[in-house]
Amino acid sequence: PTATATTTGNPPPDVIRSGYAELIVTDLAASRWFYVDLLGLIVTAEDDDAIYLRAFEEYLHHSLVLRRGDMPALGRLAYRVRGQDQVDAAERYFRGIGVDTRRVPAGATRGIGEAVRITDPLGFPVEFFYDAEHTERFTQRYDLHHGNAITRLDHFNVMVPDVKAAHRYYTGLGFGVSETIIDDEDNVYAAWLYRKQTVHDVALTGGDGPRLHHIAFATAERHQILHTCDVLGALHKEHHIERGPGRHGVSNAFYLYLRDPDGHRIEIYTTDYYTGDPDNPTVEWSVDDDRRRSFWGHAVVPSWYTDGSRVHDLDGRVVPLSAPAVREAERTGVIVGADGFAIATEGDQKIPFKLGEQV
Ligand SMILES: O=S(=O)(O)c1ccc(O)c(O)c1
Ligand SMILES: [Fe+2]
Repeated sequence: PTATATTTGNPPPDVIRSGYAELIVTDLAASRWFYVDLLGLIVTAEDDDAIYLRAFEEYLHHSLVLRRGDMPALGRLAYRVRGQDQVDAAERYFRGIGVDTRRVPAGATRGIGEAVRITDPLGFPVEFFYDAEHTERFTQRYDLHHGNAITRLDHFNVMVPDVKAAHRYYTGLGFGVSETIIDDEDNVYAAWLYRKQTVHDVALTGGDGPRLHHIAFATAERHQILHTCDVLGALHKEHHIERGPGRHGVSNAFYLYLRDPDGHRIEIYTTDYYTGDPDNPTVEWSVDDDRRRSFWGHAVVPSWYTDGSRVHDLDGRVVPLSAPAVREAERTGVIVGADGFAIATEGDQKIPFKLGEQV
């Protein structure tokens, strides 16, 4: 549904930002090593079934929940709204566009107050919350910062078969559009949408969906991303690095993609840009521009296009997938291959040392 306040009379909830995600993981100890020992996230609370994590700038109870389960999946994406009254607004808005809502009591998720949950029109389990337990903000606890200090959760990236429909849904929720990847046949391959004043809180990646593409955390500086790569090499755990480090075309951010022990994709991301003025222009990239995904023209490793995490509905059942009409990685001329190699051409001459094209 693409309803907006004008068609249902109920305005959308006032979303501030992406708030937290819950990932279902099959080995809590292995995940604890990845997110705490390697990435340095802070444990706010933990029990036999779940670990509640936050990053150094965050004072809410958590921005990531790892919950033990039988198969890897996205348990929930949660957006923080501007007040508890906006949780009620979410309930009215979604009921007004024919989406079932489920109100959960404070403590349904440890550290989070009363909230409203939906399976959104794209098939994703989504929660809208405001009240949350405050905890110590470790911004200046340099005695605890590692070389790769992660400052905060930055965004969700979701795989959807119909990017245009997803784009309409999120703009209907009042999200701005910072960047898109399009072609000259009116296909939209990807879009980046925001409520906080940076490039995105959610990004849409065309592909079989609903699936989670990644959860992204931000660091303050590039050297913290490079330190994570060096630590993974030193530990001989370099297989956790999937793509990058590098510079994105879209968003201009410096990035690294990791795969956690269950294969969930985690991006570490820094230095995108401000989008807070009302007339912030949308940047449109051609799908044929080899700098869109990597500003340096690096190909995109095939798994980055093909792999994603399945999602649960509100009762923990895996949501079935549907396929898109066209996949970016299958377009002719799109560069797909291991990072650093690509089918590069100078005019009509292929540059031999760029291998690329592994698909
Ligand atoms: O690879 S892209 O430049 O399209 C890109 C830009 C921003 C992101 O957060 C991302 O995951 C991917
Ligand atoms: Fe991202």
